[in-house]
Amino acid sequence: MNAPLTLLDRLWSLHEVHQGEDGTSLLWVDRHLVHEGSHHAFAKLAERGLPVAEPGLTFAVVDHYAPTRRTGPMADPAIARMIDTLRGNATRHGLRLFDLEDPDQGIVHVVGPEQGLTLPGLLITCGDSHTSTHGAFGALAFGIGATEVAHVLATQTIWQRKPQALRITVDGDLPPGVSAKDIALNWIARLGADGAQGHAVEYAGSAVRNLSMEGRMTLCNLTIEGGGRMGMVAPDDTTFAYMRGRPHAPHGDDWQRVLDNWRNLASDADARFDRDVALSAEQIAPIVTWGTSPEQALPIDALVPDPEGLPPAKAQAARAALDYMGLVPGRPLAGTPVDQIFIGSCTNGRIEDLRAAAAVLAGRKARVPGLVSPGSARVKAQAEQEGLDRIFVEAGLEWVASGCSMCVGMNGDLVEAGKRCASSTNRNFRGRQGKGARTHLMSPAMVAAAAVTGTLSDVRPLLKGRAL
Ligand SMILES: CC(C)[C@H](C(=O)O)[C@@H](O)C(=O)O
Ligand code: SF4
Repeated sequence: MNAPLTLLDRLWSLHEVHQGEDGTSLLWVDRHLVHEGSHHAFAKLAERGLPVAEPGLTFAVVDHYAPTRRTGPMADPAIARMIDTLRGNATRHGLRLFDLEDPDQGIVHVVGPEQGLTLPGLLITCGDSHTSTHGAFGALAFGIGATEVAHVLATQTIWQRKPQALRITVDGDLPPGVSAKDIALNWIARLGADGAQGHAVEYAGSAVRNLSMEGRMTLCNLTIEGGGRMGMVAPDDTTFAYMRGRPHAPHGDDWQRVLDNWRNLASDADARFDRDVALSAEQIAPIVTWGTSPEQALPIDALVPDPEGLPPAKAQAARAALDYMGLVPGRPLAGTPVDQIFIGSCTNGRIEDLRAAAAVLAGRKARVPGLVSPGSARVKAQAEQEGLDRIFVEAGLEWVASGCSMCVGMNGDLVEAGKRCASSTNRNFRGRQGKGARTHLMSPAMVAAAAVTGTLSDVRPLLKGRAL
């Protein structure tokens, strides 16, 4: 009898080319995604006169610096230069580039799955921490640093130490108004921002099986914010239905053949995980962050925490975070006025996220300004076909082109110092959305609720009587 295997074991052995004496593995990379930030790696390659080993497996995307207003010349020459550098490198090495005006452009972690570049069983790397997103398809996907990007470009392989396996099982039915974002922030709040350090997280349980691919991507995306190296969900019929017919997905006879292989990509029932965590979906409430780390999150009906009541190790960080965020301990989180909102990013900028926000905003006005940036040009087109753009615009929000935008502000979409932003993104670090900016992370529906009320608010009462 063979020892039972986890999904991680299976994916790892499918890609292991060689094992080093120190226990690290040399892994074959099936897809390598690059964005503007990969310029250091291309420069290293140029220094040594090396070609890209597998240009057909390397895909370049303009996202971090993509202006969200695409008309007229680019205002900032530094931004234009970053994009031009990527263009130059893509042309030099013969890479497929998803450029600004490409109908398939978007955030790298939205484009990969959408194009069928991300497939079950593949190993995917990108010089970007949220590469964990692609694990939602049962792929082995993780972010790598600049030196490693150069290594992958030159060899199409990567040295990695196999992580431990952590299974997070979420059983039960998610209540209305509660989404994958709430599951993720819930476990991160419980285990901590380094809670899953050194681990690959496999998400399991009925609540995960019932999530759409968009929801699973949100979960895997946020894995990194809980310290995990990668996130994954075993592929199933939901995965296959999403994948079918995508431009780079297998077609015809090939499709049938891969399906049989993909169905084996799961953990054995008796597989041993290094750690196991269980959550009950019914007990998860809409959650918002109050601090400057994703672990500093609480249900919307909670009070701003009092650092005095926290364990000493957390109290100091909480005090500093509350000071930065301008929040008073003991006051209700709900009702805190916000200055603006942002809906978008690789965490929650997909069609389903826009639908969830639009369901709250339809026929209502936003009390604060805000930006809605779809995760890709395809998501934008789909949303416009469904009339979601009109709902956002009629509410008073700005509907702009796709890119990382206000998630990180590299393209110039910034939150001003001292301003409070309700955001569907994944990082609330100091200055993340701009120097001195105050970020509250939450689901797209909760961001919409903040827009409608002008404060941090529970979305659930706003959903009463609405078709979801
Ligand atoms: C700029 C980029 C390398 C970075 C990342 O690695 O994640 C960014 O995408 C982020 O979300 O902070
Ligand atoms: S949308 Fe935000 S989190 Fe995602 S890749 Fe861009 S900057 Fe990083």
